[in-house]
Amino acid sequence: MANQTVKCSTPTKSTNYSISKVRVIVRVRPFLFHEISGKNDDPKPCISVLDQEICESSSEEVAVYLKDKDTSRNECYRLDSFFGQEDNNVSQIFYREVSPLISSIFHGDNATVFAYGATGSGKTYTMQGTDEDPGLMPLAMSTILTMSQSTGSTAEISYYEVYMDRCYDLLELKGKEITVLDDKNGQIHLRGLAQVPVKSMSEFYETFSCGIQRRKVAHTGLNDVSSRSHGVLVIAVSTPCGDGSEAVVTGKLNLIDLAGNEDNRRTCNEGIRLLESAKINQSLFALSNVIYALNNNKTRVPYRESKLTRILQDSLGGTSRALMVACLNPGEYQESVHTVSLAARSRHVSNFVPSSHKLETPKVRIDMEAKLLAWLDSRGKTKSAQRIGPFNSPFTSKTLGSLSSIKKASVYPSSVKAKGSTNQGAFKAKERFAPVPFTNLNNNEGPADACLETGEIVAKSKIKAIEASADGIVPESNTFLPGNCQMHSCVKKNELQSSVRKALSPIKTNVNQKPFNELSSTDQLCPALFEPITPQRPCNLNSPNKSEMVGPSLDKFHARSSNLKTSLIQEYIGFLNTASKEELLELKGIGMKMAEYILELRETSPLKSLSDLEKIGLSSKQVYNLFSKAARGIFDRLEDSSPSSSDIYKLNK
Ligand SMILES: Nc1ncnc2c1ncn2[C@@H]1O[C@H](COP(=O)(O)OP(=O)(O)OP(=O)(O)O)[C@@H](O)[C@H]1O
Repeated sequence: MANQTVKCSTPTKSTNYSISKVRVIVRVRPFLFHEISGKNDDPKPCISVLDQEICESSSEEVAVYLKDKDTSRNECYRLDSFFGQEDNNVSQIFYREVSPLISSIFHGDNATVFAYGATGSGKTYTMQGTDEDPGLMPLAMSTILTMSQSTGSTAEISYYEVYMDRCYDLLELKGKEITVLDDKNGQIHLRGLAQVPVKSMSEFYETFSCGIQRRKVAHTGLNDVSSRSHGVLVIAVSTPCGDGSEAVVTGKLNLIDLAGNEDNRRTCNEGIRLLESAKINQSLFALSNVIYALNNNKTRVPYRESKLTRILQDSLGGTSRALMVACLNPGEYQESVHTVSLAARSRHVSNFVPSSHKLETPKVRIDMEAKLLAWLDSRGKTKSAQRIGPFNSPFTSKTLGSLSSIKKASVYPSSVKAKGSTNQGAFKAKERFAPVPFTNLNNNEGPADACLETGEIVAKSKIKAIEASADGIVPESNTFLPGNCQMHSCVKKNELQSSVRKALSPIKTNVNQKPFNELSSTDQLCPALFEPITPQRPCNLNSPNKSEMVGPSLDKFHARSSNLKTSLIQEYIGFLNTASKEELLELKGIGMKMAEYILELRETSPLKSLSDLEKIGLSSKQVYNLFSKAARGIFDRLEDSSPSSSDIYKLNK
């Protein structure tokens, strides 16, 4: 690296930091050689900035537009500034965004600059740069050294990393982690952290490059360039008060190369990498929460939610100013959306969505309970044998648009048209199932289920009912149930409603807790939801193949289970997007903190898939476990509500 003071082009316009406490800007790196080579046309970046007039509300912000070239998906977010792929955008960022922070350091204030983004998006390049294109760290150091000459200030640097929520010195090797202490004035002290005086850029480079090397080797291995820790360079400046005394004021500038956020669906992370990744995502979300709280004047700023935010407590908020640089890879749409949405969330300027994309983003609160009741009621109204219901089962619906259609088709009037709803599955199911009277089960004649014990019959019939639900098939109650069994099934229907409602929308309603004889006549008359479905074909008692004796093949079962799972995931996401905090808390696996995270996350960026929960710092495995717990809750309740064999015996007597 060069030894002389770094020089850059003259700034065009500098930023007024009084507008917001943490500015959030975007920096798009250029395409790299290997990303262009071998391609006929120059690749087009998936990120652009919209014309300024679109952001009518304020000339101080820009609309950042992201478009996926492979699909027609697009998103748009408002942020404070945008730096495109042009050469030298790092020095532009420095002069417009960082240098206004530096003068305050000489007056004893603190400031922080973060580079945030996915792995490979250019964070390290932005902060460290190269010999030819110095990054924000050397540019800041150089400016501070230059200014110190006229103010008589002295500068010291520290360099540490936060890895897996622990702090380690990178300038001096120590056996243990650095302890974080805060004094009664709210100042943070890192006990034992080395502070190295720096008088020239050569001293800076010499000291700093050792630290860089240590960080690189510590957790990534020499062949792996991805940063697994947050690297923090602190430049502390002590300036004489100028009153003739020896008193000095000290301010510090934190320059942070954050670890890359990772989408664990797309990585092969496992073991320690997965754990690291979860910790990284968690701390980035905590940081975003702090910035959000500061920018929105919240009374409580959650500094203590991660080691990094705790350390930065005296440099974020109060009189401190900060800048978040969201770094983007121009060829990665999904990754960029993830980064920009979290950055926009921190800034708390809501995402605005072009009309073409509106269906994918839930805009209104969906009444889950009403939706489920509507679905159950629709089923109840179906009378004819093996008839295909005039609605799409919510367990097969794929989009919120199609969920609206359920309301329309059942009891809730709606002007929203069903998108892509189809009864194809139901037709297929109809072909597969031949009606066989339920009474055969009790007579031990004919159907496959007759070979089973009553308890097994009920359990199996439940599975089949769910399978049939997934295909949209509605069995005719009279065909399958003896008369008095209908009454029982009516209770079962209400119990099921209760189970599903409790699992997904834990608002308690009285009707579900009433005994059967206290139910309204409408409730009592409702047909069975849970009556057994007619088996696929009559049981061949002599068949050596047991699977033939028990109905649909394992493959079909798996296929339908998979449909059911997809639908449940959609229901679950819809619920997370709309439930109140209290409702969320009643879901298995969700505690107070997570409920709050979910509420904050969905405020600016509603969940579209389970993996969006990774934005709150969960690993993909944790997300899946969370969903599984909620799903299991449903089946536990179904189990509780299944009739015992003695119930069936009594009912049939
Ligand atoms: N402005 C730029 N000009 C040229 N190359 C760039 C520029 N910005 C980034 N790059 C290159 O892009 C690649 C990825 O950048 P970098 O290593 O900074 O990413 P990162 O976000 O720090 O990744 P990680 O989180 O994995 O550490 C590097 O090869 C870097 O040299």
